[in-house]
Amino acid sequence: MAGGELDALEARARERLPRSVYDYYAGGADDEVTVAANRDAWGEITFRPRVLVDVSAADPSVELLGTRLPSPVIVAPTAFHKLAHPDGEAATARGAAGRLMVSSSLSTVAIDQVVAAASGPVWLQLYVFRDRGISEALVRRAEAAGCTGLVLTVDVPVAGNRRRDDHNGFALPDSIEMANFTGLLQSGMPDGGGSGLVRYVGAQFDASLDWSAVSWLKSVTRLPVIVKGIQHPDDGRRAVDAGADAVVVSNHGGRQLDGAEPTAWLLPDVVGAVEGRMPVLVDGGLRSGGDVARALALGARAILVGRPVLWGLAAGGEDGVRGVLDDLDAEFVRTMSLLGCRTAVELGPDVLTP
Ligand SMILES: Cc1cc2nc3c(=O)[nH]c(=O)nc-3n(C[C@H](O)[C@H](O)[C@H](O)COP(=O)(O)O)c2cc1C
Ligand SMILES: CCCCC(=O)C(=O)O
Repeated sequence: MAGGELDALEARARERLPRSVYDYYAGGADDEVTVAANRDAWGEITFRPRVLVDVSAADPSVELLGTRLPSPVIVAPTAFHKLAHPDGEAATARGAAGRLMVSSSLSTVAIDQVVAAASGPVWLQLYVFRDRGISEALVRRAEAAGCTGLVLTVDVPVAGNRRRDDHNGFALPDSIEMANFTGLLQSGMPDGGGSGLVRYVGAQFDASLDWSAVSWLKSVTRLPVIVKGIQHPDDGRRAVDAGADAVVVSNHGGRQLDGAEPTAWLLPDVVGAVEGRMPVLVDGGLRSGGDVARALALGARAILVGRPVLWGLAAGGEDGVRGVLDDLDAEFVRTMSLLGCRTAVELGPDVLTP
C-alpha cells in the first residue's frame, strides 16, 4: 500500500475522524519538519538489486529476542485507539494477525484484554510516572497478561510542542479512559486550556528520568527491555551498557523534537555503534515494503509502523489494520525477491547504492 493508496486510506480516515483526533494522529511537533523528513529520507535510498537468484521461496520472517516473527513489520505503540474505533486496541490486536504488537501505556483497552485479542506476541510500552509505583504496577499487569517484552520510551521527558493539539484543545472525552490505570491513577486528563495531553504529561511523567531507569526496569522484571527513542550512536552504546535487550531508533514520528534527524540517516550510525551486541529496530515514516527492505538493508532487525495502522483502524477497524499490514508484507516480499534476497537476513548494505 505504498504512496497513493496509503494516502487515499489516510484521506478516508480523515473524513471519518473528528478534526481534533485526525490532527492528534497526523500531527507532530512545531513546524512538523521531522514528520515530513522521516518519510522523505527513506525514499531517497536507492537499490542495487542482484539477479538470477532463486527467490521462489522468499521468506520474510525474522528472529527477534528468541521469537520468530512472521514479518519484520511490528505495530508501533500509539495512544488512544478508541478515538479511531469503538473496539480500540482490541481491534488493532486482531488486525495485527500474528504480528508483534506494541501496546501503548496510554491504551484505551487494558493490556490483558489487548493480549487476549491478539494472536501474536504483545509487548507493553512504558512511560515512567513520577510515582514509580504506578510504572511497577504496569509492569506486573504486563507480566500477568502474558506480554513478552517491555518497551521503555525515553524520548518524552516533557511533551513536544504539538501546535495542532494546542489549537484544538485536544483531550480524551469522558467516555474513553486510559484503561491501564484504573485503580492506580485518574484515568482522564486534567482540565484547562490548550492540549490536555500536554497537561497530563507535565503532571504525571517523570522528567528526571536518566539511565538508571533502564537498570531499575531490569531489576523489577525478567522480561526483555527494549529502549525506544534512541537518537544518537553514543546513546545506542549506553543502552547496551545499561543492559537493554534491544533499542528502537526513533524520533517519536517527529512528535517530540522538531528538526531531529530522520531515522533513515541515523540508523546506520546506531547499528555501527552497537556492533551487533543487540538488535536495532527503527521507526518513523516507513510507508512501503520497499522502505521496510531499506531499513533492514541498513541493519535494522525489524521496523515499527505508527500512523498507517491508525488510518487502517479508523477507516476499516480490524480489517483495515490487517489490510495495511498485509500490503506492507506483500510489498516487502516482492521487494526482497526483486533484490535477489531469499531471507530477510540476506538484506544488507550491498543491495543499496553506497
Ligand atoms: C497518534 C500517535 C500516538 C503515539 N503514542 C505513542 C505512545 O503512547 N508511546 C510511544 O512510545 N510512542 C507513541 N507514538 C510514537 C510511535 O510509537 C512511533 O514512534 C511513530 O509513530 C513512528 O512513526 P510513524 O507514525 O511515522 O510510522 C505515537 C505516535 C502517534 C502517531
Ligand atoms: C506526549 C506523549 C504522550 C503520547 C504519545 O506518545 C504521543 O502522542 O506521541
